[in-house]
Amino acid sequence: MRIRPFSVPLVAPLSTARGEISQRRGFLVGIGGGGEDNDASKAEPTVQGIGEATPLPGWTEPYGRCRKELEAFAAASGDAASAVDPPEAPAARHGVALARLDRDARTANASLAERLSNRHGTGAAPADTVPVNATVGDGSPAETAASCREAVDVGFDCLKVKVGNRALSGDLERLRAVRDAVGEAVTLRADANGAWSRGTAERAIEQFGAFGVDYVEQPLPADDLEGHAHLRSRGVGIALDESLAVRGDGETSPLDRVRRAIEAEAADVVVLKPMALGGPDLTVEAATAAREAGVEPVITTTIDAVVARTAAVHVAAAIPDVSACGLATGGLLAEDLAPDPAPAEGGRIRVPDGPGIADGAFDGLCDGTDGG
Ligand SMILES: O=C(O)CCC(=O)C1=CC=C[C@@H](O)[C@@H]1C(=O)O
Ligand SMILES: [Mg+2]
Repeated sequence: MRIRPFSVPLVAPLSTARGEISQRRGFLVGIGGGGEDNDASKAEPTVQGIGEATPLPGWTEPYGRCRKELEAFAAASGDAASAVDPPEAPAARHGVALARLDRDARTANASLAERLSNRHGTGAAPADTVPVNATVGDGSPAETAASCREAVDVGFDCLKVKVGNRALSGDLERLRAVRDAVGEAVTLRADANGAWSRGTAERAIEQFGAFGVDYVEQPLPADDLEGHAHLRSRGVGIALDESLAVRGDGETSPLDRVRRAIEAEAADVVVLKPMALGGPDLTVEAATAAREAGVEPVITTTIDAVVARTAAVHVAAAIPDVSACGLATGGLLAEDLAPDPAPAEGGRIRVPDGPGIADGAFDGLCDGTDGG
């Protein structure tokens, strides 16, 4: 198994209520033979698999813990990386689980989405394309409206706007400017990243309805499930994001956190981040459980590099008739690790045919041949 650290800058810092994201640092994970359908006894690994572990404070373990967990796993597992349980911390587990899924899907000549649907989802044939929303950070009313107008002009019909980073009056001005700029037909979502008190959240939801906001993501702090349940059925949907993150400190499993949110009737929508839940496999399982409970799953990246971002597209494709997902984040990066095999076009992303994540698109990035 090989680990390759990377760092990719954003074009401009993404300003959110939790602060700014200006770069993404993580690790590529490369593995060789072994696995369910691979013969690890062969001298040369028959098929490579690649994964990505890109930690994000607030959603996963910190960078240093991710590195330590990957290094410990590499020391214990060797190249086959099949006989050892994956790391527990979510981003580290995501890196290993994705590499294994990529390798096993490529060996079976199946796309990652097919593998995920058959092994972790409904078994339905995956979609060929998935709907995606544009992601717009905090800014002045004019800046926010202009970014939203530009997104609609290139084909997005669903916009997610960051809120909670200024007084509510300022966010109301921004949403009014957005609605004036894009018209009534475009779906509008807001993401407060847990910034509001219950009082502020109630006032926000009362007024967001006038702008036709479809749902507000994480209006309250992560642990306030009761408060989120209390905000529902007021004309604007409630989505949970940070409340579902495991954060890798030995808490409950990702599926348990999703189930707990559903049992608390705290969400109309669950925002599922494969990096935060510990892997594409666990995310499809969580999405399937949410659907069975009548809660809509939305898949988003954690502003990842191209390997994890493309894998997240396969996760969304494995969820039948999925709502618009937060996967069009490649454009937020100033640099990436490889050309994008799944660019956003017209508000949708075409799912790579595979096999695996994107067939040989990432070969050489972390297989030890070019020092990658
Ligand atoms: O959901 C999207 O449109 C893209 C992903 C996204 O918005 C986020 C990814 C990671 C951290 C946050 O800044 C943000 C979120 O809170 O959902
Ligand atoms: Mg969010």
